[in-house]
Amino acid sequence: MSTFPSMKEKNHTSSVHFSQVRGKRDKSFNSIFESELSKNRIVKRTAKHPEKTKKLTPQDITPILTDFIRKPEIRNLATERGLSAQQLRTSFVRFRSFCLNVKELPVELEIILNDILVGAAHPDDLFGQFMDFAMKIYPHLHCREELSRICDLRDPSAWYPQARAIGRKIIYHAGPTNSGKTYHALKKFMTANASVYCGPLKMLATEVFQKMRDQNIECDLATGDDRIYSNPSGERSSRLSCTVEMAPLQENFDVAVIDEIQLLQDNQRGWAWSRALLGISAKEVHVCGEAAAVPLVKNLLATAGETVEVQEYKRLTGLRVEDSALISLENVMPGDCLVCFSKRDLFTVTKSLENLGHRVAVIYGSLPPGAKLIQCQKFNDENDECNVMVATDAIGMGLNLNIRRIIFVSLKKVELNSDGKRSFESISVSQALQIAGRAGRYGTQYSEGCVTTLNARDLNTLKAMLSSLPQPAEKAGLYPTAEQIEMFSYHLPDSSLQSILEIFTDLCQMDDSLYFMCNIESFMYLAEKMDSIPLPLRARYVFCCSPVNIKDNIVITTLLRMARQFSKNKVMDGNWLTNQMQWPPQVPSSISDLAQLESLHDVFDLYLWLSLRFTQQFQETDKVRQMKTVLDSVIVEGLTKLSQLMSNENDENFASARVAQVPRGSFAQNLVQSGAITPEVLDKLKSEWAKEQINHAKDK
Ligand SMILES: Nc1ncnc2c1ncn2[C@@H]1O[C@H](COP(=O)(O)OP(=O)(O)OP(=O)(O)O)[C@@H](O)[C@H]1O
Ligand SMILES: [Mg+2]
Repeated sequence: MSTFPSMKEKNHTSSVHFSQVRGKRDKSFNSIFESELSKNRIVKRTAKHPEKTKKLTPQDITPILTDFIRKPEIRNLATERGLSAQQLRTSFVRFRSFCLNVKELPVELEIILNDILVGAAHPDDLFGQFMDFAMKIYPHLHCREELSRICDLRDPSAWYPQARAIGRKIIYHAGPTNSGKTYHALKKFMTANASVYCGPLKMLATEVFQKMRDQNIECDLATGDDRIYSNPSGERSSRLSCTVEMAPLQENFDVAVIDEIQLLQDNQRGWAWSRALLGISAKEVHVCGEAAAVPLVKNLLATAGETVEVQEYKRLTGLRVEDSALISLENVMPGDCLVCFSKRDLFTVTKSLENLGHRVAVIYGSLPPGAKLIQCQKFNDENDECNVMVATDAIGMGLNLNIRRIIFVSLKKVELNSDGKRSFESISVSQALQIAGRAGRYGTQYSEGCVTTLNARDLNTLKAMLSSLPQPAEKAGLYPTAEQIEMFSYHLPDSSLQSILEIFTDLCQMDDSLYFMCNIESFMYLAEKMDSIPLPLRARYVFCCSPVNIKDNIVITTLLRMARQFSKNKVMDGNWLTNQMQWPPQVPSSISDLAQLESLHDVFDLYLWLSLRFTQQFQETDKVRQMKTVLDSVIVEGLTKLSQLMSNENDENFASARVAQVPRGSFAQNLVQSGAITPEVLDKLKSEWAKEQINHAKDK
């Protein structure tokens, strides 16, 4: 588990004053300690004769401290007192620096050092002083047991007594994509008296909500930034479609559906599935997902004394891997969906297809849901000219699209390593299966789905992937709750939220065979950014949980402004919001303009997300929703002329901030190295450039 040493250092360096901590020594512990280590030793404490102390030089102190820290007994005792190896190192470095640099050593410390120097005491006798110092850096050591109890995450099933009291029946709909899992679970959802659907995406929650509306079945919608009641009076109806993070655990249902359950192993969001799975209060819980997650779900629920009934499904339509790769974009046909793993590949392929005369629908992760929906509708509409789609893996989950053939432009995805470098990694079997599963959806015009790759060299790899089973799900994600953080803060009133979370993740205990702690990087980043804004803890926690992309400067800057306004108890209305941005939006004329509009959209989503949590300060939700609709249409207009946007894009911006302007050959290599485009797309571009040059020569 990470100990976030660098942040710890930054937080605490300046606040340590040795003289302040002398009074807080743990006498009983030290007396035991001293009696242990002082056995068989004559201690002639200079303390009785303070006049005998001499002014100590660094040459006197350094060997004593070196002796002290080298001793295994010291390390063992520090561990017993709760210091991790990293904390011990940090504490010692600072203790040493303090002893060597302070103008005047505290009297007691000076006496002990003097005693050690003259052989009247042992280096071990420094332990008490050292621990006092360490405890000032790591205040949680004072109340370690209490804190350990709060962050004991070994039995999450016990956190939900309401769900435990029901005696739930759990049905797992297991099977490959397009096998009718969600369909069957939704049938139960529709016919139950009170039910909830928990989906992985806003789009899927909205699709279910819309389906119910179309059939005149009462249903509400709850996503992170939206709440729609089907009852005009604003009263809750007995049916709710929501994103999994919004699953209401305090309500009782007859039926709950938790879709795409295998995502409980997701690094960022897995906690939301774990929470819903263990905590939803429903007589019948229908979970849908890959068969690979069945053993984990069974093991998790066994800790709650619950058993799982598994219903297995088979694909409803055939899925055939073609014998040859597409080779050239000229071979693209209606009903094809080209899947890329970067936005830049997506734009490059789209431009090439538009140049070939295709009308293209595009879907990628950061595209606002409204715009995504319009792109899906255009593509699904048999009468629309747009019959080719280019998408990132954002289409990989549960969506029903009229796709005949999936073409993988590449099988590699850019991953950010822990050292911040980018590298190309193969996509997982599960991702390949999910994406391929979008072809030939049951109920569409295509009774069979086809899959292939753009490049011949990828085809065998794809075949191997699609004939494998996804890796079994190993562990489910967990995340500290607001209540746990609040209780921590009660014990550590002077600590920043960041430190509280560091200590929490450091101390928390969980069953490692079933659970892992979800990534808290985004939370920590925001906590650091908000450190200087005076906010109550609960509000600070909420702001830090905001679903924002921490790499998006526009969104982060606005979030901080919002937090500052909030801290001054100021209301933020639509005008305030538009003053923070360029409004009204202009139709984009380059890819960077388009990206800016997407950021504005995220800002609106952020406002609406906060409005559900702080109703007083964020009141103008209707106005913001209207502005979002305006923005959606401007973004969609931009998408219709992607090729033009790409042509207008400054190469430097488009490639990456890190790529300097260089001649074409090395520029292309740089694009690949920086992860801007994949080698596969570079190959295609090269052959296109070659063709262009031949044509150009012919024209001449
Ligand atoms: N028995 C059925 N009758 C009519 N339509 C069905 C039936 N079963 C499934 N479908 C339709 O087939 C499509 C695929 O089904 P569904 O979405 O339930 O698959 P899934 O197994 O959940 O796939 P994924 O893993 O991709 O989420 C949907 O449009 C669904 O409405
Ligand atoms: Mg499904």
